Amino acid sequence: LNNTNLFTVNASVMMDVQQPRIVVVGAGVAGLGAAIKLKELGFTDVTVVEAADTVGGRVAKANIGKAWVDTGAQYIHGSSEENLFYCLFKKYGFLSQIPDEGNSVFYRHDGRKVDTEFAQRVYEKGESIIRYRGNNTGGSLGEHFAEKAHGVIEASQADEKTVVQGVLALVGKDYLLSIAASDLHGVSADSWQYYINMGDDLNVEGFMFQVVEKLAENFPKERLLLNKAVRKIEWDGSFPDTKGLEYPVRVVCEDGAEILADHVIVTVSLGCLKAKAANLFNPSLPAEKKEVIEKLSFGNLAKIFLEYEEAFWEKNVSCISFIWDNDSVASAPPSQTEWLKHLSQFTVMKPEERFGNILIGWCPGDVADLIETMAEKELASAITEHIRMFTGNPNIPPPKSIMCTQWRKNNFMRGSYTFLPVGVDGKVMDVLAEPLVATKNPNKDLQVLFAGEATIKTLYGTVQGSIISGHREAERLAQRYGRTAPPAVHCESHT
Ligand SMILES: Cc1cc2nc3c(=O)[nH]c(=O)nc-3n(C[C@H](O)[C@H](O)[C@H](O)COP(=O)(O)OP(=O)(O)OC[C@H]3O[C@@H](n4cnc5c(N)ncnc54)[C@H](O)[C@@H]3O)c2cc1C
Repeated sequence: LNNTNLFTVNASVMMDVQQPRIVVVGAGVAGLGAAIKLKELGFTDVTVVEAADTVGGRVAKANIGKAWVDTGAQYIHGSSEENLFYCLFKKYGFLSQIPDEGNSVFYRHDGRKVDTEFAQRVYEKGESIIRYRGNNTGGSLGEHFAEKAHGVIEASQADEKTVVQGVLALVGKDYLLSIAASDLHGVSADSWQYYINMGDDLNVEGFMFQVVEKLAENFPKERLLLNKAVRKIEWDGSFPDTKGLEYPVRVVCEDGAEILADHVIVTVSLGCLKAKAANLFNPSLPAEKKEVIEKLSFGNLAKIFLEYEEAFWEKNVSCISFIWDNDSVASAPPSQTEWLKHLSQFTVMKPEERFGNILIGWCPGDVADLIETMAEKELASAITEHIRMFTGNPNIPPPKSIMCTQWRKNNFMRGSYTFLPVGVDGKVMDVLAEPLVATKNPNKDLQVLFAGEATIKTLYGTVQGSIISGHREAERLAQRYGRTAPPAVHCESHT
């Protein structure tokens, strides 16, 4: 061998060692984040396997009226340069297209409008109480909010008490929307103790799916296998390929395809893990991981899109809220007949030139589950009566079209996002994020890794949490193979 040949041989041996075969299960934000980061880190043998016929997962779109709308995530939680998603919006040039927020209007159930300034003042007071970061209190957010809200109601003037109570109840309901839960009494008061607050929310309706589609362009299409559901992940094994090479992991798909791998990054939702983990993994998951999957809650959020021929709201209005008298401030779950009590917020899709006249009605938890089972006609007529009653306008026509999301029914989501029930510490998400430990061949480590919104206690339930969790697992593998990535610290360095 001359020197050149020696170099070639060594280089090819290096390639084998340095190029492990990696499979990413799921092409949601976490899966795409992991796959793109792996590519950036120089891993070339990466395949993404996705059950749906499109990328994005819980960032999804549907066509209603004149435009495509976001049926999943639509807010950047924390609009600052610390937030990777905010940076993506900036990079792809969408930020400048986001319209300004308009005004809110508040109606009582007898059709009277509440003075907006007054309602907003009470609302902000309620928000400051509910945005509470308990540390190891072990209590419920419902208890905390009910107690503090009671103080505010007591301190208000006698003739204002009813409305103050109604507005505070609305704050509780709106908060349930952000948690996707049914009852604040079931939510941990310590939910946000590890959470990173990156700033105010920004409504990016109609752009979130576009950003994720752009993001997906950074990964080769031929390595992204759509319509390919994974049925089984066999790990801690030794599976030979046709060339006799041994792999520790075998990913078996519903269509019978088998993909051998050194590492698999699992990004399926907590809802899917709850429903399917027992059959998905062989050997099965360790007891502590199973326990965490059971303990964490996976909520639901329904978005009901209502398209109207003409707007019945004023041009500058962006949110219409309904206030009930004598409503309970921490909102126990309503009975089947009272579900409309939880349909108290409608946001207006803006601008009208782009979307037409569309409202989004929002429902959390059990009510969202119930709504998913209702026929569109039944839903449209109940909502029309509801809106007529609150606005005091019996002439509001039914919507010309209606569409309701179906996140709980979706076999590959099983709900919307994770929340912490009372008594569960966010640290359990670290356990969910732990890679599985191989026993038969400890040299073949990091066989099964986990990413996704439920694996990140500092940003769960968000798109930025998902992408960061994907990066985290890509970087875990990079470290294993002695590769380093420059730290991304500001917008310009995020991709
Ligand atoms: C209605 C709604 C509103 C939301 N609003 C916001 C918001 O405003 N702001 C925000 O930041 N976040 C919001 N979220 C949360 C956010 O969308 C999620 O946190 C995030 O998109 C989750 O990404 P992920 O990659 O972790 O999981 P997913 O998006 O669930 O990705 C997992 C992927 O795995 C695939 N999969 C599942 N099982 C299999 C299988 N067996 N084989 C192959 N593939 C499989 C799924 O099809 C999916 O594409 C919202 C979510 C919903 C549902």
